Amino acid sequence: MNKELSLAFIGGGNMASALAAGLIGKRCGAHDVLVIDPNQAVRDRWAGQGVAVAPEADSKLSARRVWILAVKPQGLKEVALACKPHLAEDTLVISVAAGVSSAALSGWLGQPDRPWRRLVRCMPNTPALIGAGACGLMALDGVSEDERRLAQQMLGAVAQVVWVDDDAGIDAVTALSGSGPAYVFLFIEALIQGGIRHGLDDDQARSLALATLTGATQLASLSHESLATLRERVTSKGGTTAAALDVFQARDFAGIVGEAMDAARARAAAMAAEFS
Ligand SMILES: NC(=O)C1=CN([C@@H]2O[C@H](COP(=O)(O)OP(=O)(O)OC[C@H]3O[C@@H](n4cnc5c(N)ncnc54)[C@H](O)[C@@H]3O)[C@@H](O)[C@H]2O)C=CC1
Ligand SMILES: O=C(O)[C@@H]1CCC=N1
Repeated sequence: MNKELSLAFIGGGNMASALAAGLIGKRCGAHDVLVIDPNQAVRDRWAGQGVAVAPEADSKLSARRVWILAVKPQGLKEVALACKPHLAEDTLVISVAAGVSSAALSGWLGQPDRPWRRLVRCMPNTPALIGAGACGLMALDGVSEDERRLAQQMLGAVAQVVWVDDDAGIDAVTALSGSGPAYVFLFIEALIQGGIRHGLDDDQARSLALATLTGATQLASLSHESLATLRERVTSKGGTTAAALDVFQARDFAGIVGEAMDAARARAAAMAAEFS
């Protein structure tokens, strides 16, 4: 086994699958990966890819250089306590859980007088499944430069990575890009519904809506112009776009998006209090 890249996913659901899809075959082989999950169907799916599986934490964990904790936030304390006896001195623990603070997690994994400081918090998103994710990372002070590079390379295989300084930064990333794909899917669904209401069929509306989102985001990524300039280029004076944007403006579209992000961030903070 390549110990440098050997991985354990604790929790083999959506987010573990999204991350593994970019890593297996590129950064590590299937045999370098262990998945711990109590759900038999989940284990069977992973085993079918040649990945080692186990229903609960056991001694096989200690040989894995990097652990990715990918269970629901409410189950994380129990999982951390079950995994803790198998920590090796050099285990790098990466948590993808939203709303569980690094302080809580380092306390659960460490000793009363010695919290576990070799810990990275990571906030990815589901487009990582196709190698197009966005991800925030933060590291505690027990993480070496080499380990930061390792985390960057692993997550960089499936996502654009930004580093933030603290848990507040991770909560901000959660409100923007962690939850963000759902906001975008909602917007696309609304575009499709609007298209159908105006007489397009389902396939036409879906194809036009998706191509518009893809084209606009690619243009924004590749262009040197500001987003405001790109928006103005679409908006002829007295034309159709201006009529539509007036409606968005009247309903304070930016305010609604901002309020939604405030709610996501407040929920992350409330979860951190709940799961401490
Ligand atoms: N879904 C998303 O878009 C994102 C999710 N996250 C975070 O990722 C984490 C996982 O979320 P999902 O993958 O969406 O959930 P999921 O429900 O798809 O996966 C969780 C997995 O954990 C397993 N599990 C439950 N108890 C366990 C235990 N004791 N030991 C090992 N495995 C156990 C479940 O069987 C399940 O397969 C959450 O903490 C969430 O906050 C972070 C960013 C984005
Ligand atoms: O909804 C959630 O809590 C998770 C975290 C970010 C995306 N999904």
